[in-house]
Amino acid sequence: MADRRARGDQQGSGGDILGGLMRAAALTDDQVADNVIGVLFAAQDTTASVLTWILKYLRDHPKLLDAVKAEQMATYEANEGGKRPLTWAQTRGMTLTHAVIMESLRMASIISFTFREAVADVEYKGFLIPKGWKVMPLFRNIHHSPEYFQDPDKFDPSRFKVSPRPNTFLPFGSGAHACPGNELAKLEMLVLLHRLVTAYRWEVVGSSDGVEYSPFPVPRRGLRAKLWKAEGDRGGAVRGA
Ligand code: HEM
Repeated sequence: MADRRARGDQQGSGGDILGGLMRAAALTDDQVADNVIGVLFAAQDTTASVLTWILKYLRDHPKLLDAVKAEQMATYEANEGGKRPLTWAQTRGMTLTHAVIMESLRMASIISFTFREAVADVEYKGFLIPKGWKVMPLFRNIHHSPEYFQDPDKFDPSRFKVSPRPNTFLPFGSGAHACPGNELAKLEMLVLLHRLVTAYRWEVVGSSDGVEYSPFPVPRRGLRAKLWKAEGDRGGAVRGA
């Protein structure tokens, strides 16, 4: 434990997460490892799965892809062909690309549920939820309910021109344990999509039908695709997005 704290002190000046965890006296090494793996898993596989779906949805809707490209090319040209970096304000102005991300989060609902435990007896609409019982909101079912989303199985980013009703769009959960990476994840996806559609082309290799779980849902075989630089320069096949 003393060694671990010394290592944490060497690495951690101030606020880094790993240093903070390593210095936390109440955590064992296994718990530190568990937390690190937990955050990597929560942050990386989730975002990668959503991005994979976005590439599939854009590939399946060529006109939409053209419109996203046009939106991103306008920013790219404003930045002198990508010579200047993207600004925060520019990412806020990517209205269509943002709507594509939101609709992909709804359609794919890669985290399909969460759970909460009742810490006291709760009565809700005439039902008693006894203390200690778990409650599971099923995000995917809510996101695909025609009661909240018209024609729910249609990929239609324009539905996000109007904000969904409260508590009907929950890709990042809700309440005290809602995803703290929500805004970071959306920003990462905007930046990656900007780079991808302005500098690369891609082609899906073989069928993209079906779903596999690894453990988050992705198109079968991880959406095999060929990517190449927009100005010629063909690249090799890659797996996933
Ligand atoms: C598209 C990407 C992501 C999706 C769809 C997603 C979704 C979720 C969902 C549904 C939850 C559970 C919320 C609840 O129970 O109410 C959650 C929790 C969490 N997420 Fe994310 N997430 C994403 C990206 C990230 C990123 C980038 C990070 C960190 C940088 C992150 C860190 C976490 C953490 C630490 C929790 C646990 C929060 C807690 O229990 O208090 N996530 N996420």
